[in-house]
Amino acid sequence: MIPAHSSTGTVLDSIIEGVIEDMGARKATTSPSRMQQLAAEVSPARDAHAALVGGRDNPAGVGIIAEVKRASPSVGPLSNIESPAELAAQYAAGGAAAISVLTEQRRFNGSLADFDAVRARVDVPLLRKDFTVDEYQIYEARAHDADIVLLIVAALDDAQLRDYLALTHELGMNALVETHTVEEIERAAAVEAPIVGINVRNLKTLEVDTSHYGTLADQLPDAVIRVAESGVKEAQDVAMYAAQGADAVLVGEALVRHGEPSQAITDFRQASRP
Ligand SMILES: O=C(O)c1ccccc1NCC(=O)[C@H](O)[C@H](O)COP(=O)(O)O
Repeated sequence: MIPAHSSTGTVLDSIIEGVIEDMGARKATTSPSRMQQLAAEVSPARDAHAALVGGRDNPAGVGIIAEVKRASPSVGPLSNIESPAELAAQYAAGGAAAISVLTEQRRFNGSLADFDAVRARVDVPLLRKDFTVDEYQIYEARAHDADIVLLIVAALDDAQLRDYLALTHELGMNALVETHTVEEIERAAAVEAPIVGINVRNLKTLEVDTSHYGTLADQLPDAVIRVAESGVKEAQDVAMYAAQGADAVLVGEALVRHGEPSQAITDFRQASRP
């Protein structure tokens, strides 16, 4: 793995540089037009919006988006996940509303092969978790039968955000539009993103502050599905995000390090009940 901090720019900048380089190699193997054809051949996406909506009032607790995360720039290797499919099956058994699979290779040690293995095993909505900076990745996600893509507002200009969200919807998928600041929430609102996350991890500094969700949540438009992302260590953290109005909570490290991820998800949901 490449060290977290590049000599120039932010961590996010350096991750994106690698993403663009790796995507160039994939485009050389599967052209953009071929990828569009492949995306059109896949059966319709699962309804992630329905799976996540109303989590804040759900008597069974908030939706958990459980992440298959092998490594991270902030921590390095997290868990020797021998079978992403088996881990995902445990997530689904615990009642995960959706599953996120990291496909970025250089910093997260993820892959589309991990994604495919999970897809073959579970039928819950799947998030292809990567750093989307090109429409090719959106077609590619659909071609691999993804239901959700990640659009990080900080990584996109306004035109890209609008166009990539529209393309995601055209392909029948949903987007998790990720924000970290008031300005980014305003940009997500301007394109009428239906699912908006607040990541409490600052992707430019890697600082994690779980109080950040509560600080910004009031700025989210009423109608959106609200996702609190990152920083969960225990059930109390999920309960806190739920009390602050989150419909869903995205959890990575705490689940991949947990000996019984299925039970952990059950406990997280129970702790968050209204
Ligand atoms: O996790 C990181 O270190 C990281 C660094 C730079 C960009 C993105 C990063 N992670 C993506 C995520 O935000 C998390 O995988 C996700 O929200 C789950 O977070 P956690 O539960 O804290 O593992």
